[in-house]
Amino acid sequence: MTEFVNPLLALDYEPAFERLGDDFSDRVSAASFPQHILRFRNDDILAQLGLDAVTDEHFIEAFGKFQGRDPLLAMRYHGYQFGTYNPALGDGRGFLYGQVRANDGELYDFGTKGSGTTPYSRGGDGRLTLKGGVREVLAAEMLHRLKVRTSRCLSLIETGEGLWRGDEPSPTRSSVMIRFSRSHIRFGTFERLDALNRKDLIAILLDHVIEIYYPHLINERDRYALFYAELVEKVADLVAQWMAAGFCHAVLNTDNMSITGESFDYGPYAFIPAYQPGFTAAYFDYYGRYAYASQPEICYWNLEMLQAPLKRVISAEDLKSGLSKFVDRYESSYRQRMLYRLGFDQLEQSIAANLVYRTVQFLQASQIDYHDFFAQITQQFDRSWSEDAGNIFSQRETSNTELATLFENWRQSYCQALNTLSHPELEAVPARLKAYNPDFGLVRSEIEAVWNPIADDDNWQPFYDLLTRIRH
Ligand SMILES: Nc1ncnc2c1ncn2[C@@H]1O[C@H](COP(=O)(O)OP(=O)(O)OP(=O)(O)O)[C@@H](O)[C@H]1O
Ligand SMILES: [Mg+2]
Repeated sequence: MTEFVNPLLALDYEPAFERLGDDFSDRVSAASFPQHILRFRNDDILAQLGLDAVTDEHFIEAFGKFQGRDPLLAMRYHGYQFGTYNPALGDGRGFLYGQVRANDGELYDFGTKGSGTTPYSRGGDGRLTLKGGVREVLAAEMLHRLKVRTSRCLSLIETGEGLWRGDEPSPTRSSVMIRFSRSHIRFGTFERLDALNRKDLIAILLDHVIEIYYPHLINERDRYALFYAELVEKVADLVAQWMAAGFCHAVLNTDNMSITGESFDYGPYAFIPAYQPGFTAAYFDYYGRYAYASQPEICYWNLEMLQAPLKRVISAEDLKSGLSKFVDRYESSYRQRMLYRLGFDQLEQSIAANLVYRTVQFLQASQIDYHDFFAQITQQFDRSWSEDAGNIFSQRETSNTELATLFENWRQSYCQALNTLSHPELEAVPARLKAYNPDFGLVRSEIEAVWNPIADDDNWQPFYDLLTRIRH
């Protein structure tokens, strides 16, 4: 057995997905790059893996030069992209690097992005732009800060190539990323097996998913149906988390939906500047299919499409009943998330519904900065707000009477809600506000403001400062 001195290579990798065999992936090799500069390492994740004393050189050896790991598996999948079925997908610029158990006892994937071509590259270069990598690092860290269930980046290494892209001034710099995620098994992994008419493989994959990610269901007679019902709930929770976070994923194709209900793949995403239901993030989303407020219905549709492969092993009735829980689950989950952002844990149902309704109504009508609204509540909150609505943002003035009315309605509701809290509950509000509300939003201008110094002067300080601000 090889003895590794690199702690990243010495981890106890478990061949869980590999054990499924050749029907699910292809062995590939990584590209060799002209340069390796570590731009980001996630020490938070090292701690979750029980690792310390990992040097930058260890990162480069493992996650830039890809020394000492085998096999590297390009995962096979299909998917619905913008509503159209595409069988020509699969890991075209990434692979499953390995799977490891973290301190919480759960199995996680190390997946790559930008690591070279595979049989699924379709003429693409298999690469990730540095800007794309920087954007994914930031999105994941911010979503994590907002308590959204998300993958995170473990490392980002600049690789010294010039890439040609239609949406970036080219040639543009290249990078390779390692993603730390619960699983890279996608809805599209099942869809591919359906297209191939392989009921046997659907059952094998489902058993695997349940064994690893839904182990509490293993001994249930109707575990397949229970898995789907639980996935529906997880996806409803996830989309509620995005909506409350003001996040627009932008490419909710079924190949970007994880069977664990975790959020991942941050390409052309954007955080909304203000509450706009029709806000779209991807310039190529001409019809607004993946607009901010369409995300719940799109996730519902994606779950519905997943019924096609699952129908081979789960009754139509069970699938229908599983999906029927989506809307109620989404609504209660969204309300709960908004309550957290407003500083509450629990409120009487009608008071909660009214407060969330008036909050959204005011945010939409005023078009004030969505993220700053919550940051301001966090910064200015005072216990006297529960005594008199007039104390809430008492400095705010507006000449627009309609807006003044909506603001007045909102603060009356907020005051009323605060009023229902016991003394200790009220004392807990500031800490909860702090926990759920970062002091700024990761809107496009913030990202460009850290990207420009990198592009112009190779100055990474603003990027590192932004990461510190996100974690604050
Ligand atoms: N530069 C590229 N070269 C080769 N294939 C690519 C490239 N960019 C995207 N693809 C492939 O196009 C499809 C859709 O890409 P998408 O951007 O959703 O995924 P991705 O970002 O590459 O990976 P992930 O979903 O793991 O984040 C995938 O099959 C992906 O592998
Ligand atoms: Mg993708």
